[in-house]
Amino acid sequence: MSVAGVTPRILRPEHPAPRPLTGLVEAFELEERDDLDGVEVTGITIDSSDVQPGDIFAALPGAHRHGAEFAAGAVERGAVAVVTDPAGAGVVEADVPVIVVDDPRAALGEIAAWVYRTEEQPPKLFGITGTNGKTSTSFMLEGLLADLGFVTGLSTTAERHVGDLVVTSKLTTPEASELHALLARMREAGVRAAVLEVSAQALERHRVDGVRFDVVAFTNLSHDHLDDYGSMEAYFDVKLELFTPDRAERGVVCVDGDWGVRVAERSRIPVTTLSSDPQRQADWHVDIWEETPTSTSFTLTGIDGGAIEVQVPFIGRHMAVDAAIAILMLVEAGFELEAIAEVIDRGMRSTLPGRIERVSGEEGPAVFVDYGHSPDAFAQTLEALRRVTEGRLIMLFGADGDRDATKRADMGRIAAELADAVVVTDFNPRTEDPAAIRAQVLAGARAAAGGKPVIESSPEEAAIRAALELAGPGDTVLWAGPGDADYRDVAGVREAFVARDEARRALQEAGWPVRDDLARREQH
Ligand SMILES: CC(=O)N[C@H]1[C@@H](OP(=O)(O)OP(=O)(O)OC[C@H]2O[C@@H](n3ccc(=O)[nH]c3=O)[C@H](O)[C@@H]2O)O[C@H](CO)[C@@H](O)[C@@H]1O[C@H](C)C(=O)N[C@@H](C)C(=O)N[C@H](CCC(=O)O)C(=O)O
Ligand SMILES: Nc1ncnc2c1ncn2[C@@H]1O[C@H](COP(=O)(O)OP(=O)(O)OP(=O)(O)O)[C@@H](O)[C@H]1O
Repeated sequence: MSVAGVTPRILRPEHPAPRPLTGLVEAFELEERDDLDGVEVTGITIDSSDVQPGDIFAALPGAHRHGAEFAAGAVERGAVAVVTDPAGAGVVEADVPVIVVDDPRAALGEIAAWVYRTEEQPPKLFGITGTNGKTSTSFMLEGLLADLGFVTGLSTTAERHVGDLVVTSKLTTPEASELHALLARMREAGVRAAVLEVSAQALERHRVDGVRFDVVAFTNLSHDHLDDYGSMEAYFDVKLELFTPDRAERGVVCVDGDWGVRVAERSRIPVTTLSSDPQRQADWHVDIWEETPTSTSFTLTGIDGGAIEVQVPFIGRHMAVDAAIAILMLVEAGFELEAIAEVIDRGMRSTLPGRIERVSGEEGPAVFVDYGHSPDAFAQTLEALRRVTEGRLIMLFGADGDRDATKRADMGRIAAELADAVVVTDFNPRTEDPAAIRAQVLAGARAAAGGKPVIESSPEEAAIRAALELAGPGDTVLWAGPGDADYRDVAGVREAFVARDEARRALQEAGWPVRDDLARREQH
């Protein structure tokens, strides 16, 4: 089933300048150019359903299928050439030139950069990696860049921005063909500074190849994605790759955790470090002096004496750290601290879709929807909310299916340890049995609950109502997982579902006011 509004849009340049395919073959010393004469290329994609006339269709081997199976369909849609590997070449049935490379995924970034000429007039590029905080840091950095006068671009798990244009994202980091198309679109729109989230999968799967960042940052590393990497060590190694001269000029590293210390030690580019722990050695320290239900204030002090006072319009130490990382990325990019302080004094932008986002009104229980879906994200958010909650803290969440199952019991444990009551529900079960996922989470929660209520409730519509039944004025309900997502994936099918809308409905049914100024995501 396909649901209107759920399918994300892919942004491409509106006026791509054609390039002769012979030029590609020459540039990359690929193969004979005889039958390529006269073929003009205006785009490239790895997805047959995304092909536009004039595209190269890059037919990649995948986990399930070989893209070459879809080459005929791609050509029907207007693809003028196919790039594939030797296995794919044997499968492609299409009357267009076929260019064979050993590892087309590894070549995709450079080829896409050539097609879209993204090396010409690139924006100042900022890249952010880490388990948690990439989206939050990216939005804060984009906001500061815009306040500093730049037309900005953004690529995150939640949204991609080209100036004022906003579309929802599919992957955290787009595939290389899509990323270079996005950068080309940004160039057309006059974007002079762009912030990109860089996932571990992106580094491992060549999605940011052909891109060199001016400044990169590392937020933190904690338990997630072990289904992909097997061990924290392997997960770390993939992230570290961003801190190499081919990928970036310089970096900012949060050394609050030991993984950050290791990034700083092993980085092959110059890095600046920061910490919110006074005991840790770092170039900059974050000293938090006020936490309110709507903001966090801190001083960022450098060992050379520089200092800046910041009020972040978000709750929690983790948000202060994310803001500090964004500020230091600007410093590393050459901005004066005074200029940054000036825009911060005018008030930081408060757009952060689905990250610790309050949906409730002034009275009644406070209800927040958050994107956190790992044990450390839960811990950070619960600790932050505890500090601004007078009454009880109620945690509603589920663990996602077809993703790292080893974190589920730990998510349950952290929730039961740090909240006063826990409601376990579903969260994108995908192809797994939701009841079996809940049982794994519940086992962790019940083992740690020590008499606190632990309730199982499915589906999410019932669960948010069950959580609200436990809550009154002065209490806080945290619904972690869905964040700003506009769908849920049940039995491998995406259906429209917006948690914050459901939470608002449940609040209203219970007779409580809702916040009515929630930012609506604009689809252009
Ligand atoms: C594990 C993984 O990364 N899988 C990605 C991979 O899928 P796959 O190898 O299974 O592809 P496949 O279905 O076998 O198809 C093979 C090829 O045929 C093409 N094809 C397929 C069908 C068709 O009709 N036409 C067509 O052209 C596909 O585009 C693909 O190139 O290639 C697909 C096309 O780009 C991706 O959408 C897909 O990401 C999936 C959706 C995914 O969920 N990835 C996650 C793990 C991910 O990358 N997450 C990170 C970070 C998340 C975080 O930080 O929390 C991210 O950056 O998003
Ligand atoms: N610096 C931080 N340290 C730990 N947890 C954080 C930090 N910043 C945010 N979080 C938590 O992690 C959740 C996810 O935040 P965010 O979306 O910014 O991270 P992300 O790295 O983009 O996640 P993903 O890779 O899944 O897209 C937040 O909702 C919050 O619960």
